[in-house]
Amino acid sequence: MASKLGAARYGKDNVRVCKVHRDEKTGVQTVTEMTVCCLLEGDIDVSYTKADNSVVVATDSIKNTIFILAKQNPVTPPELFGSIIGTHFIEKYKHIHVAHVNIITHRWTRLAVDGKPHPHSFLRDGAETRNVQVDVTEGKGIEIASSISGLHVLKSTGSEFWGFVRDEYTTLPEVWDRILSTEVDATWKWKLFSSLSEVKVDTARFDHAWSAARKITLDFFAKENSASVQAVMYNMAEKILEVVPQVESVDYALPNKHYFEVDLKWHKGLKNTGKDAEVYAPQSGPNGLIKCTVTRPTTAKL
Ligand SMILES: O=c1[nH]c(=O)c2[nH]c(=O)[nH]c2[nH]1
Repeated sequence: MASKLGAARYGKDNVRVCKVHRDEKTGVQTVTEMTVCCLLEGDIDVSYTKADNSVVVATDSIKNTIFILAKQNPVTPPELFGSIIGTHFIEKYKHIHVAHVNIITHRWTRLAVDGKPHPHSFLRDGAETRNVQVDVTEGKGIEIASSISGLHVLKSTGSEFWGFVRDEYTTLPEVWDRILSTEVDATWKWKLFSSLSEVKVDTARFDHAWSAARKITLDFFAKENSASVQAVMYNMAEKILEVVPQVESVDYALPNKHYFEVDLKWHKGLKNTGKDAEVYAPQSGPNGLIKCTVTRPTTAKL
């Protein structure tokens, strides 16, 4: 035998689900739109190696299950719904041992009409999404990573970058004032949950953590006189760890979306650099990409 199956998982990706919650008393409706991916692992090798489909739960059935579970259960917070989906598959099928569920929740923010929140109209206010990766493993528990991505931010001052390595490869000037712009990708990983019931104990913690992570990210971005993307993202991550005790690590991945000054002095001596800069050229690429993982200091074992 020249080869063996090293790893295998399969399932349905891009399952688009929208659930409308209707409050009968108030008439207020709420919409949750998600894109779900659900991949399964287990004793499925023969479907790859022996063309034996008897172990295959069809990806079409996986899609059907996601819709049925969305009807029968709350779909928010996504950490809970992901845990419900994953737990279903490992409990329903003896030969399935791991379920990997990814949920992207798209924004439908309630419209304000005539100064009042509208009961059933919504606005896609930006590309930002709230995401979860939920990995449910038989005999181990539920691993949850929650994240925000696609949150575009820019500040037009309050950012510096100087003191970096200067050598024969360097052309970048040091700056004490620049535009800083990024698209936030922030992830916070929860301590392992032993079971679905442990996830259910306090589901409000997931919304609180999301609100806190979002607020911390935006507050630090705006308020800190940034020395670099690296320094500001570390401070954000540290603060999230401080306010959400059940989170064990925080990851940030921030592109540095450059806005170049445009020297226009060739045209009648127009001043448009340094303190006179007003017109900039946004760059689509290349961009910096700065990442980090921040964890809690490990306590020494006595
Ligand atoms: O905040 C920054 N970090 C860097 O590592 C870097 N490198 C660079 O060219 N500009 C910047 N800005």
